[in-house]
Amino acid sequence: MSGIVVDGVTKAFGATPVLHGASLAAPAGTLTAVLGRSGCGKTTLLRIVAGFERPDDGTVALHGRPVAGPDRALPPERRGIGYLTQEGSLFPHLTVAANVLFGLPWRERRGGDARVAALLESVDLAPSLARRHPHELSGGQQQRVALARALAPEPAVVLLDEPFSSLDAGLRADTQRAVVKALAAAGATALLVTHDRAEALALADQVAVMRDGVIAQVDTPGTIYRDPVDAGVGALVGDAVLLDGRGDGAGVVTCALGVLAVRPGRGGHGAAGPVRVLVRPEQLGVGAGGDGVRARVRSRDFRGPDATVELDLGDPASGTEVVTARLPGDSAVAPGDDVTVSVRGEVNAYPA
Ligand SMILES: Nc1ncnc2c1ncn2[C@@H]1O[C@H](COP(=O)(O)OP(=O)(O)OP(=O)(O)O)[C@@H](O)[C@H]1O
Repeated sequence: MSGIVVDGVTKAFGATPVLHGASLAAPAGTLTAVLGRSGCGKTTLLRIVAGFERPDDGTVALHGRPVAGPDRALPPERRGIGYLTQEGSLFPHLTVAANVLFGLPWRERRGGDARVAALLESVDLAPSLARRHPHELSGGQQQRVALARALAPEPAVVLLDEPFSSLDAGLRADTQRAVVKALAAAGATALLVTHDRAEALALADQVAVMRDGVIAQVDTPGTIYRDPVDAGVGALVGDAVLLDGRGDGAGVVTCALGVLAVRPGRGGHGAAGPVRVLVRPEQLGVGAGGDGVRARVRSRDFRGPDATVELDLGDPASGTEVVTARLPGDSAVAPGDDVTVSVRGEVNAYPA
């Protein structure tokens, strides 16, 4: 059953159109990441699902119940949602316990110590933190308290707007893990808005790529990375080498990286004529000789476990194409080296 169904939603602010018929179905009890560049309309979509904004057209249903449409606008407090923002927005003058219980009816707040302890544990926080104030917590702990507060009324739907973006890398991974675990334990249907593709791929059951006010593709992280509907989605969900090429109509393309096999799937396996070829940097292998096209190493960026290497393909005298490879950090290549580049596995190609 679908937990959240957004169908053909449009929204303009004054003369500025933001959503152009966005549609999305999030299965009940799963986490869907809405991934897109800044300003593409992610937050607007989330606020429409929450009921903070009304769509100009289209509908929203939560667990089978229509909540927004041309003749319907259920107020946010009656939608059974929890909302978590980037800042968490805890009340600074209240203790953790009072913050967590804030959204509950009075009769449920009294004697709520056990409830607070259980909610804190659900987000991997020690119940002893209940007496602290927000300023006595780390940013990650504050976000977990904010999630515990959002989960307290047992919402069927939880909406998360960039909840990890203000956390440093060390806190982020632990907080992400705790949040995903708590959402799964609560059985909530969740939408996570993010512009961080690694976060979307790592945390979500499905990723919805938003572009120019529409959802361009919804798929599992593995599928959307391997089999994006077009080169733009492919470049949004991961680093991509994009090259012009020519398809033979039978699953083979020729481009600056050589003659390559095209993955069957959405990408233009059978495309004939001009195509845009998408290769992932980790598919590129660099050697001192052997099979592959000739290239010269332009630069090398060491990152510890891996290194990003820029390569000039082809003959420098007749113009080159620059591609970026991701190699193991201990690869012995240096700027100026002459190498050969080969491609592992199949690539995607899209009619140009
Ligand atoms: N209340 C509003 N009034 C006018 N314009 C708005 C309003 N809310 C959003 N916008 C505009 O709508 C567009 C989309 O904004 P939105 O916040 O939905 O994007 P986003 O994808 O969430 O971006 P970000 O990742 O930067 O938060 C932006 O151009 C923004 O300026």
